[in-house]
Amino acid sequence: MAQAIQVSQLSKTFGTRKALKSVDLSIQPGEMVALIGPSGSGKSTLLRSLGGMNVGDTGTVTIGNRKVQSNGKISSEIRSVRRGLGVIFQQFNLVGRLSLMTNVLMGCLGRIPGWRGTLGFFPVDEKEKAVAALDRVGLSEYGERRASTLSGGQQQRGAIARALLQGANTLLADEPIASLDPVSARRVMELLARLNVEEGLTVVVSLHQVDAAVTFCKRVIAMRDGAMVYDGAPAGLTQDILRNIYGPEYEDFAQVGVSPA
Ligand SMILES: Nc1ncnc2c1ncn2[C@@H]1O[C@H](COP(=O)(O)OP(=O)(O)OP(=O)(O)O)[C@@H](O)[C@H]1O
Repeated sequence: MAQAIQVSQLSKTFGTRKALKSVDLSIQPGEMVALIGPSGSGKSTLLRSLGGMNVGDTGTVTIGNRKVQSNGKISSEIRSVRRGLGVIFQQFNLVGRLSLMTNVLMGCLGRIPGWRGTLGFFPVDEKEKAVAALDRVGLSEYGERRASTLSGGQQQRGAIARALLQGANTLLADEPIASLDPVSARRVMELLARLNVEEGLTVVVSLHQVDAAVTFCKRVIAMRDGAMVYDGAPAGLTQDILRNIYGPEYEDFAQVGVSPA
């Protein structure tokens, strides 16, 4: 079977700063992988590179059996790759002035003529799927609400519902819980974990919270200075390894409070 995600020798330099140094990475379909590491270690650059939102200087990224980028060029297959990719950011995931339902329905824009979506004419079967997706993320009651009136956690779950409607089989989540209170953060992580287990979605999530990575992901990859310095089970993240990743004051970085209740 093709790997869900394959990264070979990916490097990226911003000015004089090496954000990624010859990163090699394979992720199998159905894995849930956390990317951890201190600020500036390259987590976002790597995650964005997976979706082709960042172009490396050298190296390749492949998703399924399609190229995302190769040696500094985005592939011509990127549009079809993106149809299978749901991307969740820390903020700004939804269009605030539109209803949550319309935001979720935007997930089907790749399947229907653009003018229909632009004018709000979504097919009935897509509306039914959107209702089901909102139910799946626990937001059935909120479909008519303007997105801007929802809490941060609800907006994140709305963005996940949009990815479900899109039919994404891979979710890339860049610090999705960084702006959330502990309870909302836990809900979002539980949802990602549930979709991973129950629907087989491949999930790659960058996190500042080590304990969220350890609690919800079976595989943790740690970055430091643009290189992968740990790749394995959470149980292998000893205090020494964490100190090596985050430096002597790592306890200050390892925020707590998103473990299951
Ligand atoms: N667009 C950019 N222009 C210039 N430098 C950048 C850019 N994006 C990232 N960098 C630099 O590349 C390095 C890696 O940044 P990146 O955002 O990937 O780290 P990160 O681990 O995600 O950090 P954080 O946890 O703070 O988001 C940093 O030194 C950062 O300043």
